[in-house]
Amino acid sequence: MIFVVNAGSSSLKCALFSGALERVADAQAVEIGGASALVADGARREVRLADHGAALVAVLEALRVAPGDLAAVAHRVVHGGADFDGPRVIDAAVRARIDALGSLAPLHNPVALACIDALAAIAPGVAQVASFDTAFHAGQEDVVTSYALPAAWRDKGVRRYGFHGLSYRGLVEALDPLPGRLLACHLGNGASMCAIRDGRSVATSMGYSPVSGMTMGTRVGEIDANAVLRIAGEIGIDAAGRLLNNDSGLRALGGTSDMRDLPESSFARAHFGHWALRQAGGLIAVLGGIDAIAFTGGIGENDAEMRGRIVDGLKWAGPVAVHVVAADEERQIARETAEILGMTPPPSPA
Ligand SMILES: Nc1ncnc2c1ncn2[C@@H]1O[C@H](COP(=O)(O)OP(=O)(O)O)[C@@H](O)[C@H]1O
Ligand SMILES: CC(=O)OP(=O)(O)O
Ligand SMILES: [Mg+2]
Repeated sequence: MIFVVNAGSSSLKCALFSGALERVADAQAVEIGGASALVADGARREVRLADHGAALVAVLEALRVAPGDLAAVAHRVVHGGADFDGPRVIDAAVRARIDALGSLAPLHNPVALACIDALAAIAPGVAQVASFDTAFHAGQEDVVTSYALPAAWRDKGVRRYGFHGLSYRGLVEALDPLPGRLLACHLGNGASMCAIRDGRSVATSMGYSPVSGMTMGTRVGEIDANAVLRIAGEIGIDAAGRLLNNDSGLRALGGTSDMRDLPESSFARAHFGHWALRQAGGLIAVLGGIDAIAFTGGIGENDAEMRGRIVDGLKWAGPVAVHVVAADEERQIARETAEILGMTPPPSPA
């Protein structure tokens, strides 16, 4: 069996997949560090989970995972930098690279690394694989990925990368027939949009890190660089990082990071909707129009009001098909792991 670990900013979504890539069991820890709970066997239990380490222990217990049953452990790693255009077996060098990229995705890479180390101790000798959110965007053109910075800084990797690639790749696999020009919207606690042409990412709203682009649950999204400098100048770099990543977005505008708790008339909802359209407009221009919009993620799948705002606001782009697809990052991760380890799963159904 393949044990998949999807370490999100506030959640830990784990699943067991058979060799045939069937989801055998899953368990999730949510709101880690806050009003935390464990969701397993169809039931939700309030349990105190102070950090992702405690959450992993609780999830392993709930799933009754025996290390001896595991053929592989597969991780979602949000930031792969420019180094990884596909999944990698985790060895010392790959682990070091994920560690080095920690400051670029502070809500994500460090917890993924903690899970990698914890599982190396729990299941020594079991192969571990990393699947990267950045990899799907690796084929974008230089003009799309470059910031207009001096070459010395561009050469140091200060550029746009893009994220939610595992979700987007899964979505591309799920849509049949695949629309030629697709605006894909992953709207969850982290939110982004991606322009996909014939199954390939051509542009996306997030950039150097998952803090940019759309208004998010706790992340600021679009902001002027000089405003960031002013904030960092006044309160220091570390505090500014926490402000922009953890204490901004819907939380700052509406007092909660959870879209479910925001009234239809709230400023936070209006802000999210407005900036969704601003991002969408640019991506649609890159595609030269769209054939379909696809929504996924917690907000994209469940919030018909927000989907309606976005679809209505894009009427000018012409009549398009609207798809709602359940995000299944875990299955995509399991599939990539089976492929790289040569576990030869059967071809996916047409
Ligand atoms: N029924 C719902 N209606 C509106 N928004 C929802 C609903 N369920 C979840 N959400 C939103 O989705 C978010 C979680 O999305 P998810 O994709 O699971 O997040 P993560 O980025 O942690 O993977 C919540 O914070 C909330 O804003
Ligand atoms: C990349 C990212 O923003 O991930 P999440 O939505 O899980 O926080
Ligand atoms: Mg997510």
